[in-house]
Amino acid sequence: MIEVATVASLRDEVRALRARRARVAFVPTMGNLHEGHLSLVAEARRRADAVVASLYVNPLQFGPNEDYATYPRTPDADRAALAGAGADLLFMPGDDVMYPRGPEIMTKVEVPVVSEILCGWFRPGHFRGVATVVNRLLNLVHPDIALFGKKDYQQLLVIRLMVADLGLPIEIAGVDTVREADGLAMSSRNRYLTAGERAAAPRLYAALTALRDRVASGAATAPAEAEAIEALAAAGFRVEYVSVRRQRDLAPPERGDTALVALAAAWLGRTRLIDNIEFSRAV
Ligand SMILES: Nc1ncnc2c1ncn2[C@@H]1O[C@H](COP(=O)(O)OP(=O)(O)OP(=O)(O)O)[C@@H](O)[C@H]1O
Ligand SMILES: CC(C)(CO)[C@@H](O)C(=O)[O-]
Ligand code: BAL
Repeated sequence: MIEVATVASLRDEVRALRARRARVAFVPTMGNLHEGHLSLVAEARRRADAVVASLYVNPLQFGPNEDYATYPRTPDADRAALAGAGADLLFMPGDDVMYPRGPEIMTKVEVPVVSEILCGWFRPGHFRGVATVVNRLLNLVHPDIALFGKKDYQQLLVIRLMVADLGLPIEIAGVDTVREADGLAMSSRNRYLTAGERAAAPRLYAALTALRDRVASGAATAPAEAEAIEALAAAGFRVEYVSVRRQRDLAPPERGDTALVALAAAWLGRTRLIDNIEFSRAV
């Protein structure tokens, strides 16, 4: 695996990959890699001839009181994991390369409406930061396909809409969430959990599973959501939201909408967990 840190060397190496092989896939990450990230690389290998990964903790997507300073940074282990998973090229830019004019005054990408609901409501500016950095990364790498995890379901939708709105000639692929044996979605932030919190954490997935089962079998969404919130509060979570939405735009479902997703965000101590389950209900 080749590693680069500048735009010029990235462009040279992507050009070299393209000269040898046809299709280039891209997997952006913030590092501290786990099996979820590596499943994106494995899927990228299946869907393209060469895989570019990036590792950059993007300051623009963190709020002022969030964990930017303490976000786990493990570049040596990440390098080894990416090479082992078969990535061909790793882009590890510094802030001066990603935001040469400074993050505050660089051009921003805003995807209205979908960025303002659910996680966006609780993390103002978060999806502007994500869209801005992903747009720049896509423009620097120029992949044929870019892969994102469905664990960050709203992020995947924001990116799909951005790519469509800006007319970027890039396929966006969503990859299923990789879970621990007890159901907890893998996340770099799981390492913040204490032993007691780690034992309670799978209740988030369990609450979403129960919510899915109720709504799939015909229950109204509001009382089923309220029941999930109660169950999570009783297990020690501070719930931000639990909501059933439609998959295509994350709006509340109307009669006749069948492709749904149950999403949740909740805190256990100082750790914010998110998760979701796609499902369908009969009309
Ligand atoms: N459990 C998972 N299964 C599949 N994809 C995942 C999983 N966790 C993260 N990803 C995906 O990996 C990519 C990089 O995510 P990121 O580096 O933020 O990791 P993370 O573990 O989600 O970290 P965080 O704790 O910040 O949410 C994103 O596309 C994300 O959706
Ligand atoms: C897509 C991403 C790498 C942009 O910083 C980040 O939001 C993430 O890791 O999900
Ligand atoms: N996985 C999304 C990155 C974030 O929470 O900032």
